[in-house]
Amino acid sequence: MDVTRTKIPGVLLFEPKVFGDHRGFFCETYSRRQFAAHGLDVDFVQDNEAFSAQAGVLRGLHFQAPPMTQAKLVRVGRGAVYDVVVDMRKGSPTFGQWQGFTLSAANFLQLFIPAGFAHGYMTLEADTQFLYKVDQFYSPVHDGGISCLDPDLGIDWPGLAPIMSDKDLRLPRFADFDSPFSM
Ligand SMILES: Cc1cn([C@H]2C[C@H](O)[C@@H](COP(=O)(O)OP(=O)(O)O[C@H]3O[C@@H](C)C(=O)[C@@H](O)[C@H]3O)O2)c(=O)[nH]c1=O
Repeated sequence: MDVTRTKIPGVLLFEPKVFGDHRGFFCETYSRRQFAAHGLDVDFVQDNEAFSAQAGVLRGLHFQAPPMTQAKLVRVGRGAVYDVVVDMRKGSPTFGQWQGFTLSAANFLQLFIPAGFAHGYMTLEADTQFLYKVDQFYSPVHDGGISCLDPDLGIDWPGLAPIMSDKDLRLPRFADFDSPFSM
């Protein structure tokens, strides 16, 4: 498992070792030992799967507020996404900045997103399966978000017509939201 730091401190890109042979392939998709080797002590408690039927499905930007914050380990099982994190941690040198990553079934990349980030993604292909682990249970009352389309954030989404939930269309802009996260 190769691990790369990103421009945002705390966000890590994991590249599992893939063993291909005439049957197909094998890879470890999560290893507590690998996490520990990189100083990560995360107790994942829930696995999630989201299926998007079309390219252009845009989900996010979501987080859970304290005390129910969630770290996430996200990946794609089928298809591809453009995955985006926004640093919501007050006091962080990268507060308010975003970074995007292409995650796909073909490249096997996984993104580790600590608590304190808003997260979202746009599907690049139809029939995309998005898989992720979280270290806190779902809590609807702590469920929060900011708008994917906030012009102040200026996220450079792929040029597909966005298909969004009504909930996500109503999310506030970053500047109108008092972040509950700090470093
Ligand atoms: C996230 C979640 C949703 N649900 C329910 C609530 C709702 O009725 C239904 C769909 O929820 P949503 O519309 O929020 O699903 P979705 O937009 O896919 O939400 C996800 O988006 C990505 C970007 C993330 O980062 C995730 O943390 C999560 O917020 O599923 C759960 O039961 N457990 C969960 O953990």
